[in-house]
Amino acid sequence: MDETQIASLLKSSDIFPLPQSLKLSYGTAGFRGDASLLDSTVYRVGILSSLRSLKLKPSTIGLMITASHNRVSDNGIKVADPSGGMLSQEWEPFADQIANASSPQELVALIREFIEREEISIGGGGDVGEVWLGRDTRPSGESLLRAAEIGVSSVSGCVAVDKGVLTTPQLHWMVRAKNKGLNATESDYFESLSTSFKCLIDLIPVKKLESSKLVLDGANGVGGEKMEELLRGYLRNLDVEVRNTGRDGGVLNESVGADFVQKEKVVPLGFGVNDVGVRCASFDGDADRLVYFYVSSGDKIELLDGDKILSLFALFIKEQLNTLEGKLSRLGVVQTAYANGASTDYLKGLGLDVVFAKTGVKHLHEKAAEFDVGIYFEANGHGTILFSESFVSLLVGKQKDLSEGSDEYNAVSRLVAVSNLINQAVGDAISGLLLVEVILQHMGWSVQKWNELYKDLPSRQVKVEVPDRTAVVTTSEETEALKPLGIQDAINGEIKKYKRGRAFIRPSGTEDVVRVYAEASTQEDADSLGDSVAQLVKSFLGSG
Ligand SMILES: CC(=O)N[C@H]1[C@@H](OP(=O)(O)O)O[C@H](CO)[C@@H](O)[C@@H]1O
Ligand SMILES: [Mg+2]
Repeated sequence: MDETQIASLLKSSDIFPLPQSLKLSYGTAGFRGDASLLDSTVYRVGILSSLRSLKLKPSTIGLMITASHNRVSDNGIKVADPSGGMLSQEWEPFADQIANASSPQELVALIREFIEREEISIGGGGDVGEVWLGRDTRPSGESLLRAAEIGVSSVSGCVAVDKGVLTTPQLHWMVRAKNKGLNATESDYFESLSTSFKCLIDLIPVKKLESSKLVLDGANGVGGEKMEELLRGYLRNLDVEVRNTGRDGGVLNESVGADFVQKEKVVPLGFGVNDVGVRCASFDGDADRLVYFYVSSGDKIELLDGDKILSLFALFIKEQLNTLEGKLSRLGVVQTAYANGASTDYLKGLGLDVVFAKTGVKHLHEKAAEFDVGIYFEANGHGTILFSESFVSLLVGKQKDLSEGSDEYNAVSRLVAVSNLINQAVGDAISGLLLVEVILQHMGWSVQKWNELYKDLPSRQVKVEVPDRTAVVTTSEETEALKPLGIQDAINGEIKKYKRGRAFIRPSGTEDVVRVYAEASTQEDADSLGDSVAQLVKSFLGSG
């Protein structure tokens, strides 16, 4: 790193001092916090993205400004690697270090040490690093994006490209496509999704169901807007009514959206008794999560969460794979400790290979990539289906040899179309919704019929505010607490009191809370187990 580069970094970092008492961690899904405190963080992650692009050159890195399901006054930033997946976990400690550096001098020293260790060469002449920036609809997004641009371009030879307002999965998709040398604009994304969706519709053998309207809750965020764009420009015949678009004064994620619906299990704003029985879906604030529901009565809903979506996808994929001659592939599904116990029983009953990962899609993605076809979902609705490149090539080769219209040809064509429809980079509410819709039509199922695949065990989630959530340390599966000492024995004591009782605690990686999950054979029991474990958290850690 030469003197001019050092001077440039010192100068730009002076504009973005670290707010006092801010302690940041890259967490489950990037840095998050109150938007007014994040300029320096975003600027520094801009620098990191440039270094990542230089390290892996020639490659484009993505940088998304969003705080997903968090409140509107929060914001955050996460990095997409050239594959379109999450930033390699090996770089997270460096992200934490630079985000917390207390002075420009410390920041430069850390960068200097890191680029030497990683053997990154800066300033080779010409523009060699490229970072694509996207943001959700949060009002703070635009100024934070400017800070990110300054960070990116303060590394010599790197350019920032503002891609505007996007869903998180759109940016990941575009980054992946760009690095594969494919067309990578937003309209290419819409084109790819709509073409493969239409192909799957055409492959439905017998139309068993009159397609009925779907009502979508857009969480007053970017997802509703983009869904409308897709419907207007590419899928005119798809009957979807979008509510909570953010245009009618509604607030992002406030009593709306996938996180609210999944955690509270009540109707989002804008939905009610007139919608009883109608198929409805909710996106989260940056449209990487999808859940379905229908109103049963009053404000009560029947929730079809990520586990149910996973089960539907697994059934459909398995049906296609079974139609192929010979055993060509390994199909696996990945869940977390938050998966409803009934869903795991159901998936195992289908004879599927079920594996568990830690919370956070980066962990699930990694495990799913070990299969030829790996389906992963968090209960909250974040998930996708990964197809290995070799399996897709095998399918494409097979398609050429088979006679058009045969059962096997159709099954192969469906699998190829799914691999194009479903986002291979990251969970994507829009592409997930399209796949659910097509599978329901293929099966001839209503949302109620789909819901009957299995009955969820009653569960309860509680957030507990404590003075220091890092005092909770769990095992790698996150199902047992190692610290504070004694708390796990106390939790086990509570669990024992309930039929089919299961409960665990872990510190959230996106909010300043300890999360409690409880499951039991009745709702009263799940609530009571959740409450007593929350009480234990308070008595061991104190109230926040
Ligand atoms: C219980 C739960 O829903 N946790 C969510 C939440 O993480 P926490 O670390 O639990 O705050 O946000 C993550 C990012 O969206 C998501 O991956 C994860 O599943
Ligand atoms: Mg999200």
